[in-house]
Amino acid sequence: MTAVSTTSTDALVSIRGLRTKLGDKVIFDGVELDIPRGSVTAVMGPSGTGKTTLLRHITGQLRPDAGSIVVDGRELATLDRDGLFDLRERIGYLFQNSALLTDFTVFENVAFPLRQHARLPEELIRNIVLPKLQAVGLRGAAELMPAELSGGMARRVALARAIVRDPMLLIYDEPFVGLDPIALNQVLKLIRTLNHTLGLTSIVVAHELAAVSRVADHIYLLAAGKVAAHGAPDQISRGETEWTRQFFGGEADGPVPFHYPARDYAADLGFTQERA
Ligand SMILES: Nc1ncnc2c1ncn2[C@@H]1O[C@H](COP(=O)(O)OP(=O)(O)OP(=O)(O)O)[C@@H](O)[C@H]1O
Repeated sequence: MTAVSTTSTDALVSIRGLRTKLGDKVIFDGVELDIPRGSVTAVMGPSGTGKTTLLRHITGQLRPDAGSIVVDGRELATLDRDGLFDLRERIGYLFQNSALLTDFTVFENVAFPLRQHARLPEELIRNIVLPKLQAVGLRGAAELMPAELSGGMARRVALARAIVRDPMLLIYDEPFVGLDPIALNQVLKLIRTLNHTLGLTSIVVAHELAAVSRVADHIYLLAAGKVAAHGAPDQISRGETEWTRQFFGGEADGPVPFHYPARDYAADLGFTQERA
């Protein structure tokens, strides 16, 4: 019997030696990261550290300068346009603004991705959409318009839409922003339940450690172009490095300086002659 490597099958996304420069700025300088299948993995980090850029790499929208990005066993650099299109079709997204179509009912918003790609019989669309609405607790709201929904309900409709085509990977970009505690609890519960019951793999980009700790199996903290820390929420929030202490302790100063780089203060105030 041939030995089978488990590395590629355990990780849905595997990133090695990722290097990316945007303009003059080095965003990634050797990032190594694995998103295990079936897990909820959170990506955190100071603003501007490259979380959105990382998502753009994983979805094949941005090619790195160096390094390897393997998604579901395929090296993205080897995929042509059709291959990348197929990959994106298997990824669901949930954005913080929910981005519902205001002139469509809840049902039609969730059905939208199905109608975009094929002419399916109405009965089939109903049989796909209603269970998704049921899963997020909003089957009874199918005929409401987005303007009639609370922020939390809108987020749940967006979630039903994100899973309507049974994605292999679900990406949540800032899913907790602007939710009241009840809606937040509902969304947190849903992320975990859906991940488990639908056999999904989820990536959550968020800043709220308390919320993230309740849904994530693992956290990656990105900082200064690298993975500054990685581990289970309780492990990482103990803050054993300078980065984790500043980020999770909410300290104003640390590796991320409070002051944006500036010229000499006294010179700026006109007290001294600035040296060339
Ligand atoms: N096309 C581009 N050209 C040059 N710099 C860019 C470009 N796109 C993004 N950047 C820079 O790359 C850095 C990373 O941006 P990114 O949006 O990935 O950060 P982020 O961690 O998602 O930030 P936030 O938490 O604020 O959303 C930022 O400093 C941004 O200004």
